[in-house]
Amino acid sequence: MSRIAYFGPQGTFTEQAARTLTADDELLPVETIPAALAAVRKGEADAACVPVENSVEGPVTATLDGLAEQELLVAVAEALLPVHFSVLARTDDAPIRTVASHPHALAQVRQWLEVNLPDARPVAAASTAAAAVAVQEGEFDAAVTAPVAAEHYPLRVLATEVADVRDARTRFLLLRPPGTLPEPTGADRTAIVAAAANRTGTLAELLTELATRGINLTRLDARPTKGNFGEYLFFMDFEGHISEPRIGDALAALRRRCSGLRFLGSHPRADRVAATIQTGASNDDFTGAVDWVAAVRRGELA
Ligand SMILES: O=C(O)C(=O)C[C@]1(C(=O)O)C=C[C@@H](O)C=C1
Repeated sequence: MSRIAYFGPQGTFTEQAARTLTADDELLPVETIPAALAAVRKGEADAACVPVENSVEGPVTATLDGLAEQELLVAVAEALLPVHFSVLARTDDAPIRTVASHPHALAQVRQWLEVNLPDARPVAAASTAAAAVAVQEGEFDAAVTAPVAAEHYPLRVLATEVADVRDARTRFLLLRPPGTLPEPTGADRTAIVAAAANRTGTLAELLTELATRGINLTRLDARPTKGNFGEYLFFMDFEGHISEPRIGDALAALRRRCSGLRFLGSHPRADRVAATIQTGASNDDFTGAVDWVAAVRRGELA
């Protein structure tokens, strides 16, 4: 049985994601994303489950920053959860003057709050479930939470199915120390973070290495290096698996061009969308071309 640290406490969306990604594993709630990653790095957990990307509010920067620094962690699986919220309050009839939640959650219900709780001040909490705990303890009046939080905390449900954007989704990663990679499935995602020289055209050059090999980018985020002002790390997700010749070829090219390159994992996509392969960019095309060069070198082909 593995121990999986997840961004808790109990009742977060991340707990729901961890349950879909693990079987009989022991789930360990921790208060922050850095703490979940640290638990794996310190050997207190075998894997960590954390959010990485939301379809409305974009990247979860604590996860990106945590993956770029310290010991390498590699994503081995992902989950994609639909995100709509419940609004919970204490059972007394106190007026709702403050409403707490994770900043990503507040951003996804801004319009709903303006219409339904116009006098309530939004307050950032460590997570949606941490907001529920704070309401229970009397610190805030209401919390915007995952629906499952209502089962964990004895609070009054003011509203359900709350979301400014229908069909919003959050993607979560299961991260482990480097080891055996998941097998390729034909519907995989590879993630890297690249450091490149601060000069004209650098990012365009990196993207061109992917584009010329027909590799479809699924996410691009920039985060400051936190060193020199104006210098960035580029997080790229793209279709495919490192075991495929076309992906290996692209990664080798990026490795040559970047001053630093971290491989952050190749794993099956939660939505099972197969990679788009352009003419001339299939794995057979890549291996066939390498074989042809080898034959020419041996003097077997003109
Ligand atoms: O606070 C939680 O419940 C989380 O799992 C975090 C998180 C996020 O980081 O985006 C996950 C999904 C929702 O979009 C809101 C919050």
